[in-house]
Amino acid sequence: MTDFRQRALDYHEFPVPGKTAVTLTKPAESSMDLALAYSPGVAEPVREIADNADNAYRFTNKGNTVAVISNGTAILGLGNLGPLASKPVMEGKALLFKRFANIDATDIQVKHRTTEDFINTVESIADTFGGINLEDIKAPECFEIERELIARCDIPVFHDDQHGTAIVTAAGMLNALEIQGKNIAEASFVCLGAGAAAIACMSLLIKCGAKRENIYMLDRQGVIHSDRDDLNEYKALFATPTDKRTLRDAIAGADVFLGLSGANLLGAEELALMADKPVIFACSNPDPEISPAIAHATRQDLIMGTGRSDYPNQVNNVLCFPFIFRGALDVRASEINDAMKLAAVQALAELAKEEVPASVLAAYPGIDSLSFGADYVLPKPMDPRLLPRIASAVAQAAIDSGVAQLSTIPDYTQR
Ligand SMILES: O=C([O-])CC(=O)C(=O)O
Ligand SMILES: [Mg+2]
Repeated sequence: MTDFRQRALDYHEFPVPGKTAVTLTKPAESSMDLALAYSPGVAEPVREIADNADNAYRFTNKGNTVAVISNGTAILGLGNLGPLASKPVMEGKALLFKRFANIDATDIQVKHRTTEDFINTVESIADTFGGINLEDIKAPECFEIERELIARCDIPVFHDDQHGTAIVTAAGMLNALEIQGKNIAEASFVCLGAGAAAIACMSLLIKCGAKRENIYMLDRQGVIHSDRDDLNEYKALFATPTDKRTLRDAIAGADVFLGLSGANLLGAEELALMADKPVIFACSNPDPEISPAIAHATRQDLIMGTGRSDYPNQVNNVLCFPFIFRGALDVRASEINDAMKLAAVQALAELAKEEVPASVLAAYPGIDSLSFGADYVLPKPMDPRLLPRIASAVAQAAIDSGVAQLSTIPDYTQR
C-alpha cells in the first residue's frame, strides 16, 4: 500500500508536475504564422465574434472546451479539504475528458466566501467554455449552485457528482437487478449518504421505476424519517414515516445497498441481514463502505460494485461525463436535460449486454473474459464503444427534446 502511495505521488510529480498541458493546434513558426495568429490577423475573428457571438464556435476553441470547476468542499469521499487540494482531482477529470472524448478541459479551483460569490464567479467566466462540469461541491449548496448556473448560463452546466454518478448507478442498478431476478418497482433500497450523489441517484432511480416508499435514506444522524426536524428541503423529499432509526434497522431485508458516504460504514453483520440476492454498490472513493473482500466472504449471492477501477463493476462517473459532454457539445445543446440523462442510462445499460471486443480485454491484463453477469454489470471505462454509443444517444435526445442548436450528429466511427 505504501508502494502504491509512492507510485501515485511519483506519477503526479514526474517527469513534469501535474497531469495536463496546453498544445497548439495551429502553426506558429514563421512571421506570417504569428501575423495570422496574433496581431494583426487576430483582429479579424475578434470583429466577427463582436458581430455575432455564435462565431466564437467557429473561430475559437470554445466549442470543444469544458471547465471543470470545484471549490473543494466535498473532494471524493475525503471531505472539505479546500479548493487547492482538489486540483489533482480536477486535473484528473481533465485527463479523462481528453483521453476518452477528446475534449479540452480546463480545471478551475474557486476560493469564495459565499455561495453567491461562487455562482457569480462561474457565471462571469462561463462564456469562455462550451460547457461547465461542476465537481466535488458539497450538498446542499451544490443544488442551488447548479440550479442558478443552469438558469444564468446558455451552455450546459452539469454537476458530475450528482448526475454523472446517478446515470452510471442507474444503468448498473437496472442490470444488476435484472441479473438478480428483481423488479426495480418492487425492490427495497437503502441509501447510505444524503449528499449530492445520493439524492441525485435516488431521484434518477425513481425516474427509472423505483418506488419512493421503498427507499430508506440515511445521513450521519441515521434514517431520514418524517419526524425529523433537521432536514433540508432536498433530504426532506426522502423522509418516510417509519420507526427504523439505524442502518441496522433499515437494511434488514433490503434488496439494495447504495453507499455514497464514506469508508467502511457498512459492517459484515449488516450485510448479512439483507434479502437474498442483494445488490451492493459501495461507491465512496477512494475507499468503499465495505471492502469487496469482506462482502464476498460474508455472502455469495450478492452483486457488488465500487467506485474503483481495481475491482469488478466500477460504478464511477467516468463512464458518463466525457461522453455526455461529447454528445451535448457536438449538437451545441443549451443544457443537459432529463431526456439526455435517461438516454445515457439506456445506452450504458445496453452496452454491458453486448459481446466484449478483444481490444477491451487487452486493456485489462488479468481479465481473460467479460460477459454480462454478476461481475460485469457495466461496460469498462476503456471500452471504445462508450464514446459512439453514449455520445450519439445523448446528441439524439438533445435534438428530439429541442435543446440542440445543430441537427447533425457526427459520425463517431470516423474519429
Ligand atoms: O473521482 C471519482 O473517482 C468519482 C467522483 O467524482 C468522486 O468520488 O467524487
Ligand atoms: Mg467527484
